[in-house]
Amino acid sequence: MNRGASSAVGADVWSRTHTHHWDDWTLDSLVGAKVASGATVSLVVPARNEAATVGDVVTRVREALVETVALLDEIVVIDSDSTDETYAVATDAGATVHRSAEIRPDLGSHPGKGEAMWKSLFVTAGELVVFMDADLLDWDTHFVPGLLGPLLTRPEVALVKGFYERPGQRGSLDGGRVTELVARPLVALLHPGLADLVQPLAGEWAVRRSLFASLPVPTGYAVELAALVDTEARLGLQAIAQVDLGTRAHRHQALHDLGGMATQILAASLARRTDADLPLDGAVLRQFVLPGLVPADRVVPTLERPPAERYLP
Ligand SMILES: O=c1ccn([C@@H]2O[C@H](COP(=O)(O)OP(=O)(O)O)[C@@H](O)[C@H]2O)c(=O)[nH]1
Ligand SMILES: O=C(O)[C@@H](COP(=O)(O)O)O[C@H]1O[C@H](CO)[C@@H](O)[C@H](O)[C@H]1O
Repeated sequence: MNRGASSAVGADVWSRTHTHHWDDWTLDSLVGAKVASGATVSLVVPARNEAATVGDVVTRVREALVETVALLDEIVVIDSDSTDETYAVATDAGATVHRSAEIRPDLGSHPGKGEAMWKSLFVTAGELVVFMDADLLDWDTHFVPGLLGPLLTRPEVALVKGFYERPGQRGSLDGGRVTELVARPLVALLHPGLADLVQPLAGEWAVRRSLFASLPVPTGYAVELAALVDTEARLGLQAIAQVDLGTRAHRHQALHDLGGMATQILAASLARRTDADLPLDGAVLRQFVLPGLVPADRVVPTLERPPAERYLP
């Protein structure tokens, strides 16, 4: 097990001192650390049209980490404007399910993954919050204790990213198109301290509630990169760790849809590092579709929610 320095850590040593493997801890030792610390833990699954997979995710985690051992105190699915049976499937699997738009309606409602995760803070209670995507195909329940390991054993760590091999059509790192073509270049140019994060966009991550509630949150797909950038700026690299979770496969979006994701990630990154005059609410992304390479404008929300703590008791 790595034992990182508690003082500020430079990017040159960060990977060596802040990279773990999920089996660095036994499940029993983590349950013991949780009990000793008195910490409570929420698993949040943002889900939009994931009826095909959300039931498997919830059922397996519930059986392993709520019923067999008490590592999790709650499993909450945030139904993010689904038009399929996500709500019913997640409920039948044993999750507490909330529709994003119905959480704190006084604060309005916006589309997006980050919006769902921001809203989750109003309907969860855990001091530690674990996020997992709902579209997982190749994964296992050890993802959750793996992500909690650094938070339960290293007081200086406040945000933990999972990483994994991402089997795709052409080999183990053939996943993560936006990671390889957008996030890593942005890190190289604007956020070099984060260069040793293997999966900066991973949807499997964990965070201390107090930190996440203090951060502005992009309502779309930039939520993951923004949290890393803001945490490094606020607390330094010593507050960030990463855990090798093995292998993860998920449902892949169409390339044009990832164009919207990339736009959101670029907007959030540039807003944090440049004085570029960026659109606050949304950008118009012009793509060209077949047949005929006809222009098709996609309105990409770039709105950010202010820190949730402003609205929490
Ligand atoms: O508006 C949205 C878009 C996505 N998601 C969820 O966020 C996770 C990651 O989204 P997606 O699978 O679309 O991204 P990818 O994994 O393809 O990068 C999944 O559980 C989605 O159901 C969501 O809750 N609201
Ligand atoms: O890594 C990526 O480039 C994107 C898209 O992955 P694929 O190219 O469809 O394997 O997926 C990541 O970004 C999403 C938004 O932050 C996260 O929700 C995913 O978990 C993450 O894998």
